[in-house]
Amino acid sequence: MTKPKSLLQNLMKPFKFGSRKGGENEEDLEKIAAQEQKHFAFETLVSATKDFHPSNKLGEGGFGPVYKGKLDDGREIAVKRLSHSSRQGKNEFTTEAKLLARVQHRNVVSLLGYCVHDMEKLLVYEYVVNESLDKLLFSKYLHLSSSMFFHVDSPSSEIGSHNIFVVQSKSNSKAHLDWRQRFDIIMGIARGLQYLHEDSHNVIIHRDIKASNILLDDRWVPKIADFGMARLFPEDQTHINTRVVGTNGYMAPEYVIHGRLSVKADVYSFGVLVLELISGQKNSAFINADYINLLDWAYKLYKEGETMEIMDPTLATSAAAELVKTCIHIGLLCTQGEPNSRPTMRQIVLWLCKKPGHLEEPTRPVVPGSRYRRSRRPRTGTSSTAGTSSGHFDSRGSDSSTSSSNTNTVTASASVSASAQSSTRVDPYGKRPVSS
Ligand SMILES: Nc1ncnc2c1ncn2[C@@H]1O[C@H](COP(=O)(O)OP(=O)(O)OP(=O)(O)O)[C@@H](O)[C@H]1O
Repeated sequence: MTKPKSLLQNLMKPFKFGSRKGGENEEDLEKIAAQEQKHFAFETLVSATKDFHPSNKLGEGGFGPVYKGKLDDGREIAVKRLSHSSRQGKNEFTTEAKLLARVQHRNVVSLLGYCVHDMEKLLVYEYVVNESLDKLLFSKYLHLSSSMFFHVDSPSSEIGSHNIFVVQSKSNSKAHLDWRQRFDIIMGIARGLQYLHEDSHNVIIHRDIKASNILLDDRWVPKIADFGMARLFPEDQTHINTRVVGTNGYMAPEYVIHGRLSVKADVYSFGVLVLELISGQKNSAFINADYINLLDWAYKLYKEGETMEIMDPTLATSAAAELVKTCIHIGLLCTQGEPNSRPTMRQIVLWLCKKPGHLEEPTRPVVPGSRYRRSRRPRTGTSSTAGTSSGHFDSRGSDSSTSSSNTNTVTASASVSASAQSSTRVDPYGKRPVSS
């Protein structure tokens, strides 16, 4: 997307790190909407969503509900409606609008426009038909659209250009993405992140890369979504200290514990996502019989030369063993404790495009908080952190600054830098910490 320089400069201002006033945000948003002719009339969105009818509701995130809609010209849209009670959401909402206004990439969701109407604030996106990856990867049901669910007993169905199978087992069933699809999703996310980190106008750190923020279109092309917590990054700095927001199970240890944010925090989240895609297991909910978390389990099997054992058994017939091993290796390199040891997204894309000759040995992954949990907090089922849900972690071989304060995320929040500490709370339902 080419933008006049003055508009870009205008967009940059609100991203100076520091406090932002709500009034300014609203003015900015209206100004941008007007300048870019991306303004939607409230009535248009009311009509498109059938007055925000509950049957059109796609889900609900930190901002508030998201509705499916159809414009008069036939385009399908997703409308994010800022909830009135969301104080946190207001800033995130404006951040998302401004950041998405400046990026355009095949692997990043397209923002079609905005609407500010009295107290109402809405963002309008392209509707991404297969919705979010978590619904497909972790759900018991194959969710095809807001009005159509395939129950676990359904045999199989064909959608778009790919076959989707509903795999049955006694206790759990889920939609099956074959290996090629999963690999393409890994590649697409890697390309999208490379663009954000290196190839857009500014360095953008997403800060909340996770399965529910990856949308899949009709051809299973992944689109990175939810830029509410993203930050523009000053080019001349390697990291900044900031408040901690993100989702448990995906946040890098140096970020959770010290509030140190760099592009390598996204690389860590990407590594978690790669291991989730290959194993079909959700990191924050994973626990095996030996109380080993997903990342440590993958590392242990890697060291034992049994890497392929972490693979989702449903991939057995479609997997390309060498490529699966390479992806697991990359996932482990990304989740190392020392940010500088993690590869860049550019490096990762190169490895994925062309069989890497030699990949260095990963060190043991670091999972914030898991070491503490095993001895002090047995699983309760309502745990809120990656640590509380991911099992024992022996921090040997990890970054010493990390391991020394590596309790669980709630406790770790108390030891982060002052800036991070003052504004971090953890959502008791295991989603994102909410800044106060
Ligand atoms: N453009 C879109 N097309 C189709 N579905 C969408 C779109 N945007 C969001 N959704 C759906 O709406 C739901 C809510 O999305 P949203 O990004 O607000 O929250 P989330 O990512 O689920 O949670 P959180 O905000 O806590 O990270 C998601 O489950 C997603 O599947």
